[in-house]
Amino acid sequence: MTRSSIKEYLNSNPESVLVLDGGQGTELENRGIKVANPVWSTIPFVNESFWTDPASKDREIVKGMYQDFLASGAQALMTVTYQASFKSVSENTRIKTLEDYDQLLSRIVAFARECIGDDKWLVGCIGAWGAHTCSEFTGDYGAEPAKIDYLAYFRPQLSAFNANKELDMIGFETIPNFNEIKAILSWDTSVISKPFFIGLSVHDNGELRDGTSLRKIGEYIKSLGPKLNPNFTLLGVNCVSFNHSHDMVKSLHEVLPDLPLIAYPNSGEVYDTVKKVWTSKGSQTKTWDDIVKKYLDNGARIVGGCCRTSPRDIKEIRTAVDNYGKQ
Ligand SMILES: [Zn+2]
Repeated sequence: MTRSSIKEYLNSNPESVLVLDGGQGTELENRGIKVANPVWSTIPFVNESFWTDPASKDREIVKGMYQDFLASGAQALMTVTYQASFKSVSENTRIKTLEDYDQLLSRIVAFARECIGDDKWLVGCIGAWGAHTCSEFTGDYGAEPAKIDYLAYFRPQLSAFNANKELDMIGFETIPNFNEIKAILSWDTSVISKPFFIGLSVHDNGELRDGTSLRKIGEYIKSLGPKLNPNFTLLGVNCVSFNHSHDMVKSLHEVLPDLPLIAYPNSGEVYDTVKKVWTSKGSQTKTWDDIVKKYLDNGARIVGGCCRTSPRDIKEIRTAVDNYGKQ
């Protein structure tokens, strides 16, 4: 079976909810890949042995991760390209030219497609500008965030993803700064030519990491009216606190009741940025069953997990979506 366009699917099946995979970076780390480096989870693909060594252990690990997410019921899966901007890759790896960079991305996408098969949706994942300065959880983009050239930063990755037929959607993830949101939403179909979503990085208090209210972001989107890129398909939150995420979805739904939403929080653990470890402090006080129900009551159309969520979490999400979603 060949898949339909994800946007058309969402439009023509207004009651259905899709299950996304879990946090690829932390899941690969759990399975033994050392991701502590500037390109994070993209590192295994940068090593030529991934592509040339038939016995590559990393290949088996990535394949195993996708298989387990699929077995848990994921229908849409993401490429492992969160920290794979041209800037991050060219400054920190042996890959220096645009040509080699394009080859890296097309190899990663082709490999993911091979792992998941033709009937699942594949999302090309793009981390926030702040991912390369480790500020996606603070939103601190320096003194003049409006002057940052976001397009120059994103363009190489976007162009490669736009041109790749294996990708069904582009996901901007963990976006913490309002200026960055405005920039992304100012780009027309010549810059983003595929369906895309924006996952916001939101503080536990319900504000974007830079302090902007979700209401203000919603009002801004409404004010764009017909100027909005028609490929803008979903807005939502990712890598936010598990326990607070349903309130964020609710706030977005209140201001944008007709926009499909996406939600994939982290596991509820907290990242200690000093010790660089995840701690169980503040873990889940609710279950996936509780929060998925709340997401669905508030306009969520794609639900999954972000950092530290595993195939087990995706299975629980799948069960909850099957219970509460209308088929
Ligand atoms: Zn995450």
